[in-house]
Parts: sequence; C-alpha cells; structure tokens
Amino acid sequence: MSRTPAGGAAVGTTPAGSGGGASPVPFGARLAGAMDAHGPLCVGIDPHATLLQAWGLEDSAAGVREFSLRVVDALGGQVAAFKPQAAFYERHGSAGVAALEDTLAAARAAGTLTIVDAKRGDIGSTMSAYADAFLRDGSPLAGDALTVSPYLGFGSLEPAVNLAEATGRGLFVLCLTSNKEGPEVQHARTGATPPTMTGDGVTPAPSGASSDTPPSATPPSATVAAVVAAHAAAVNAGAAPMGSVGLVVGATIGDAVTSTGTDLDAVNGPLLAPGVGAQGAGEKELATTFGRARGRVLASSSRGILRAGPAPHDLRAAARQAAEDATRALRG
Ligand SMILES: O=c1ccn([C@@H]2O[C@H](COP(=O)(O)O)[C@@H](O)[C@H]2O)c(=O)[nH]1
Repeated sequence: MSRTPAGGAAVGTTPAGSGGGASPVPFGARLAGAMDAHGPLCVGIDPHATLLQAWGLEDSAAGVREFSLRVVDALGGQVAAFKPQAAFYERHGSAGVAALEDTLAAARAAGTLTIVDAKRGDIGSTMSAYADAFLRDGSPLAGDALTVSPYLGFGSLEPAVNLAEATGRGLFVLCLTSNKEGPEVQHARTGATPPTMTGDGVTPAPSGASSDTPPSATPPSATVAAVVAAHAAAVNAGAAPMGSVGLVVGATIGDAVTSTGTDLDAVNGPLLAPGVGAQGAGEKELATTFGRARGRVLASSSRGILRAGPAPHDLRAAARQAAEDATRALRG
C-alpha cells in the first residue's frame, strides 16, 4: 500500500525537530495555523480491538500499525492534528510501541501535527525522563505535543514545560476531563491559591494569608480545575497567537467550566476537547461548553471517525463532516 499523504497542504505546521537550527516555531502558533487551515478537528487514532476486527485486521502490533498508517494515509495533510492513544499501542508491548513510533513518523511526513495521548505525570526527576521520551528532538516517541497529568502538582510538570518550550512542542494538561468520574477530583476545592497575573507577568500565589488578611480568615478556596487552569494561564501569559501549554477540557462536561470557576479565557492556550462523537458530544455541546474561549478549542473525535473506515473515502467524509460541525460550533 502506498504511504503517500492524501494531499492538502498544512499551513504553519512545520514539525518540531525538523532541523534548521533556528529557534523552533512554538506549538501554539503551529496549531493555530493548522486549525485555521483545516478546521478545529483532531482525529484520535485509537486502534481498539473491535475496530481492528471491523477493518479486517488482526489484534496484534502489526494490525495496530497497519490500522494507524491507513488512518494517516487517508487523513494526513487534511486535518489539524492526530492524537494517537498510547494505551492501544502499549498493550502490544515493544512491537506496539514501535508501531506508535512509525505512526508518529508517518504523520510527520504527511505534515500533520501529532498529540501523543499518554497522560504522563510523576515527580519532577521522573518527569524529566518522560519529557526526554516524548518531547526531545530526535526521540522516536516525540510528537508535537503530549497529554500530561497535573495531579502530582502542576510544578512537577516543570521539566516537560521547559523542554516543550525549548523544542517548539506543546502540552495538554488534564483539567476537566470528559469522563463522569473526573468531577470527584477536578471539582474538589483546595486550599491552594491559584497563581495570579499582574500587568508585568506572573506572581506566584502566597502560601499563607497576606498581611492585610485577618489571621482567622479562611484561605480562598478554588477548585482543582481552576488552579490547574490558572497555572497554564501563567505559563502562556503574553504568547501570541496563543501559548503552547493547553488544557484537556472534555466536550461532555456541561456547565462545569462555570460551576468550577475555571477561567478558560485567561488560559491563552489551546483547549483539547475529547468526547465528540462516541461519547455523545456534538455541535451543540461544542458551541455551549467553552464560552468565549471556544475559538481556541480543538475538538477531538476517535471512534466517531474511525468507525467510518476502513475505506479512505469514507474516513475522509467522516472527518470532513466532523470538521465542518466543529467549525460551525466553535468559529461560527
Ligand atoms: O478527558 C479525556 C481525555 C482523553 N480522552 C481520550 O480521548 C479519546 C476519546 O476517544 P473516543 O473514541 O472519541 O471516545 C480516547 O483516547 C481517550 O482516552 C478522553 O476521552 N477524555
């Protein structure tokens, strides 16, 4: 089978680590260009066993590789981004991880941005190793961005934030996830005070009461999601057209942005919105969930598009429809 991209020029998406020596174009700028060129849609590559079977492929590393390369062949150069889900590759061991590497290389060759959905997070010293694996130029597992978990504290992500900035890559930090179990953690209130912005930049949050606060006053209480968003806002301050540290905010979360007091307007970074398609969110949810931040939303659908395969023209039709729906909802 030919592995030539199906066509369509990607604007402003020069992959990170593509050489040249000059400072890399930041991920936020590259993603903004790709969304303008192709619409605000990310196609998830999730080679579920059931999908492999439906496509006539075996549930093996070879099947996962073939599935993924067919998706890239059909849609490369035509959508803003691909989001391969690492779990579906890792379940096949080292050969599966090699299939993920091949998928990332094929997407890079097709000129389409990749978000590796691996949701990594650990203490800072270990986070450095994850950053090295997924964000370093020349690493076979490096895409253009990585999903990360802030639940060891946002500061533990610093090695990833720093390496992403140095290499023109991006992060998507879990904030308000699309699953129904997320609120028990993400809506919880915390004694931590979010970092606050000043005209000159970022001021770290005070650790205790300020001198004009009565000692008995209860410290301000923000939700976990609001604190995570405020940290991202602090990192992205001043970036144009937007910063490179985005958030994961599911399209299925209803009014949780408002009810948790999460200030998405201030984030100034991309918002990856899974939950479109198979999890039930559509045009209406995309239009109503993100408020004034909707222009920075990248809608993400995996099974909703992949189920249309394996014929390339059917995949393309499903992706085109999803991109049109997302464009109407988010940019109309
Ligand atoms: O909050 C989140 C974060 C990540 N995901 C991932 O996105 C895809 C969704 O797949 P669909 O087939 O479109 O439901 C999957 O890889 C999840 O792990 C999410 O759904 N929600």
